Amino acid sequence: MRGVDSYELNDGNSLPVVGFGTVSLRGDEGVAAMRAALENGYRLLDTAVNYGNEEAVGQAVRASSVAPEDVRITTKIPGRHHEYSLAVKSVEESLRRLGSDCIDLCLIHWPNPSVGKYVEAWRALVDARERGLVRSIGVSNFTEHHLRAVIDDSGVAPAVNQIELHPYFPQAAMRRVNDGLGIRTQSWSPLGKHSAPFAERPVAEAAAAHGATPAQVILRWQLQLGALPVPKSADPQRQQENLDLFGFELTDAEVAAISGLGKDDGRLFGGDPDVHEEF
Ligand SMILES: NC(=O)C1=CN([C@@H]2O[C@H](COP(=O)(O)OP(=O)(O)OC[C@H]3O[C@@H](n4cnc5c(N)ncnc54)[C@H](OP(=O)(O)O)[C@@H]3O)[C@@H](O)[C@H]2O)C=CC1
Ligand SMILES: O=C(O)C(=O)[C@@H](O)[C@H](O)C(=O)CO
Repeated sequence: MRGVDSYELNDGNSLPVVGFGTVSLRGDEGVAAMRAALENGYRLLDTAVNYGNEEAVGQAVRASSVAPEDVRITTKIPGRHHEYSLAVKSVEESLRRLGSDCIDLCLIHWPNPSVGKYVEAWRALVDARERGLVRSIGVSNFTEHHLRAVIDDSGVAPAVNQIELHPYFPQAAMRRVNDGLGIRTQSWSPLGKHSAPFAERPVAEAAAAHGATPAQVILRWQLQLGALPVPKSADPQRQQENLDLFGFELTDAEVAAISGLGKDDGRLFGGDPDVHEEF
């Protein structure tokens, strides 16, 4: 596998094996950071309505030297837009803010149990894809019962399920569920955000053994699990570091030792999709 490689999705489209997270990248500084990311080689930008930066994402793509058709953009529908008509409008508004005529990948951001309308939002996404507004459709923070509900209702499996996945929360069971349903797992907060396990022994030892940084080891672990990480960095050097993952390979024992850091309460902020609400 190399940086330019892509995963094929269950709808025949493809996505680069590493993406770029954009949460908190806003305004001129955000545009500059995202433009640097594109020029450093990223070809997938991960945004959301709730990040408040879709306009900035569009600006970064247009300002960069990379051809827009070579860049994939993911956005996400928030919980307050799950009703069918609001979900359709959400997609249309995202297109306007991005300055695009088609979204590469649109996800339902969280299932939002108190809203109880994620199946409606999914129908809206299926229809938006038929109208050519979206190329690929997927979900985020879905557990098995959410996935089965949308598949049973529509007959369409999400192309992607973007879930919390880092060494303290390796998500073995959800990865198996996604694999079994032909859904590509993407990893959010792949480095562990503010709780990055850089100093943990299995990470530090693998970094020393391979002449890599702890961040590279964690992202390489993500790739060897078959997940697609979307690390965020505002810093051009760290952006390059996070994409330079293809000159070494972790042994099976190293992968297992890093997965062994997982804890039952390893979630970063307790974001259990059956309970957590984000509107
Ligand atoms: N679907 C969902 O519900 C969610 C999706 N996401 C998506 O996932 C993306 C990534 O997750 P995020 O929460 O941002 O966390 P990450 O795990 O990507 O970590 C980002 C943090 O790590 C630092 N960092 C990045 N690279 C390195 C490095 N090589 N060495 C040391 N520190 C580093 C960054 O600082 P600096 O910028 O200074 O480099 C930043 O503080 C988000 O941006 C968003 O797109 C996130 C949360 C939930
Ligand atoms: O960043 C995202 O996509 C989120 O869903 C966040 O809001 C995340 O849930 C979070 O950081 C909550 O504190």
